Amino acid sequence: MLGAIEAGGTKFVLAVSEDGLTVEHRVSIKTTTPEETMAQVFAYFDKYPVTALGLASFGPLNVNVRSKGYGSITNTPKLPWRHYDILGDMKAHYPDVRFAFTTDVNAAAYGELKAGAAKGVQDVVYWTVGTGIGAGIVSNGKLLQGYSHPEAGHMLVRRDPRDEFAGFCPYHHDCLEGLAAGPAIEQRFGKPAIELAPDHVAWEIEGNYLAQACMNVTLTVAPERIVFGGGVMHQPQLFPMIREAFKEKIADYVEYPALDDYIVPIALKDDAGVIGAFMLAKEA
Ligand SMILES: Nc1ncnc2c1ncn2[C@@H]1O[C@H](COP(=O)(O)OP(=O)(O)OP(=O)(O)O)[C@@H](O)[C@H]1O
Ligand SMILES: [Zn+2]
Repeated sequence: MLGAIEAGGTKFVLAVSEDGLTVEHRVSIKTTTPEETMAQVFAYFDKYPVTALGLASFGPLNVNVRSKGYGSITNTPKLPWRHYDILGDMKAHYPDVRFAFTTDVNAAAYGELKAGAAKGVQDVVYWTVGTGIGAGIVSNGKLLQGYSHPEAGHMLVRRDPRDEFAGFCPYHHDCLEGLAAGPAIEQRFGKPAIELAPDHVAWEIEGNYLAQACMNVTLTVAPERIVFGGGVMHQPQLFPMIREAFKEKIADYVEYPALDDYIVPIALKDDAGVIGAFMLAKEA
């Protein structure tokens, strides 16, 4: 049996599966402190004969197997979790279980690759555009992580000429996340993104930034597909806007797949991370 933990900043999703593609059972618990939350994690997995478990966590994480702090959450603003050795604690409780460990967005990218909008391809970039922006990258069928994991949500973008918002990233102010995550839209226009009409200029500006994000990953990792999920992407009008702005910006400098197949919405919705974690566990 396979287990999955999708450790998010507000909630943990715990799930089990036989084949890795069907979620047999799942619960969602609140993220409070490692003591409280992990006690519930252990209580849950004590009930199932799990042999491999995929642990996909909010970050930043130490994913460098050659380093001393491998398996821990590092510099998170969530203070009780800072420098918490989440993988080490899991291994100590379940010494016979095999573990896969990566970021929540990497797992979602892997889920989409194995069973979602990028099924059948080898190279995908998965973007989530929600309260923050994150990217999971699969290159040649493998998660891209090196000295650390990608944090492409904080890449720098060129400012839209219509945009005077300073940006809300506490580290970089006007990086991609600072200008294009949900809170940026809300702060720029004074109301929640969901309340803005589909023809509001907000979406043109958003489309511009996300097109730049697509251009930058096209030029660096040359994926076969770019998948978008997260709350902000519930606005379907964004997709044609991103495709059009991308085409204009990249100006035929490199070849890329047909745009309607290249920049696409997530298929597995809320299951992407869990299914990705199962599949990574299966291969661990
Ligand atoms: N239908 C919608 N249209 C536009 N924006 C939306 C919509 N639904 C949610 N959002 C925005 O998406 C953001 C929340 O994103 P999401 O639902 O992915 O939650 P999250 O899990 O907190 O995000 P993250 O993955 O970054 O932690 C909020 O800023 C919200 O305003
Ligand atoms: Zn930033």
